[in-house]
Amino acid sequence: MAAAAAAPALSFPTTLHPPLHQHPRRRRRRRGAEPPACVYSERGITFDPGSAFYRSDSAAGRDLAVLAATLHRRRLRRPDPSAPFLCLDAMCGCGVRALRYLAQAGADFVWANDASDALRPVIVNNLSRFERAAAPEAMARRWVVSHLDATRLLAERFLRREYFDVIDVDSFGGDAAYIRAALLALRIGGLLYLTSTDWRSARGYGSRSSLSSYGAYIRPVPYPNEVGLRMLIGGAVREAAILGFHITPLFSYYAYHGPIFRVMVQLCYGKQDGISNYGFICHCKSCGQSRTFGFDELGQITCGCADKTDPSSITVVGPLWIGPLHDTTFLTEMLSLATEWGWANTIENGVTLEKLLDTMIEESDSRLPPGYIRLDEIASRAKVNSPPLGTLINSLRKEGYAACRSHIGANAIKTSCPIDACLEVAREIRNLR
Ligand SMILES: C[S@@+](CC[C@H](N)C(=O)[O-])C[C@H]1O[C@@H](n2cnc3c(N)ncnc32)[C@H](O)[C@@H]1O
Repeated sequence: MAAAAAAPALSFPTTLHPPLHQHPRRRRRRRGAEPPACVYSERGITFDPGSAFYRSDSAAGRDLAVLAATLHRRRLRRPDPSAPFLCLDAMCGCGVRALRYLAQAGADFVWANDASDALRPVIVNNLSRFERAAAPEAMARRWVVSHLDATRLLAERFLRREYFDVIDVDSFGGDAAYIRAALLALRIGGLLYLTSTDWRSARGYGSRSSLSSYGAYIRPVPYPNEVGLRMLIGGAVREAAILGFHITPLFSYYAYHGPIFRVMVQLCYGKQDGISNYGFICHCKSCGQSRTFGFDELGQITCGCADKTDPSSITVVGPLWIGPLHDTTFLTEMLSLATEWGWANTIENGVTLEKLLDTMIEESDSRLPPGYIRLDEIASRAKVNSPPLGTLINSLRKEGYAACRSHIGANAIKTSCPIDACLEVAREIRNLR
């Protein structure tokens, strides 16, 4: 795709999300007859999900991946500029991600893999239909389809020293089992897109499972979905450190449907001194304050509030990622690209990318500590009615604190303001009215 051009729109006939009673697979058909194609569309790219697991709700997560992969491709400075830009969709379902990396992110070559070989006709059909329409004269295929266990495929590519620029792992449940193999098969500087739907571990209802999968002991806190994202990043931090690298989170995205936790991390050269931004979050139920602690403070974890005497009021989770959830510069460039392509203002499956990315950019302020506070908690602790979200954020900013909405908690704020001062600001807002 040309650098400044809009994302290509294809001319396949489009039937958007047919109602269930009209779904082609539900109609009676003659034995042996080919099922009619049920064509879906994402940002102008059409495909047939066939019998694969496909959620149209996850389109925003795929939009973010395409924007990130495109930026990464544009930013690349390789010793060999002719080296192809390679993307792997390690658990591809119907191949929609592979298709979008090929069609929209400008990948030179995509590898679409799914353990289920029953999906082969669906994946091949989607990729070849695109290629025929986009470049009818092309002699060489720009994709390959395989049906291997993802770990085996990743390990094989690593052993052959064939590395990818982008690896997308979108499994059912958690991704922990694939992180190390995926990092091995990734080029240094490459992007790894991880997904987890293991909300029980992420929210602290399966502490032993989060410990065995991600090395983090997670217990319930008032901002469990942010902790889920931090646990996923923390897992990648730990695996990268074991391999002698480090990672930088480019963005973290929680979506309510599913629910789904997604993080895009970049593999960076060399081990960091110790593991920075990897530690513990301590939440005090008594005063509502959260704090972060490094490994060198283990044994000294306590809350500074008056109720120091009650150790049961403190919940400690970790080790996990305690740094910023996103990279501000990268997200700002993603938003510019979404605007350039006309994606920013359109609502797709209930998500407006501009609104989402704006909130994520605000969340990436490095002054903001982990966690968020819900307005009803502020109201109940301050013993006032809930202050309006925007007014509270503006007042906190006027006081010199970082404050913003959270893309994760709808009625919540993230702020660097200590809880006592925040309650005071909420009271002032209510008393002034
Ligand atoms: C959540 S679906 C993928 C959806 C797809 N990425 C999308 O965006 O529509 C997970 C897919 O992973 C495949 N899968 C599960 N375990 C796998 C494994 N170990 N290796 C490769 N594929 C696997 C399943 O067959 C399934 O199609």
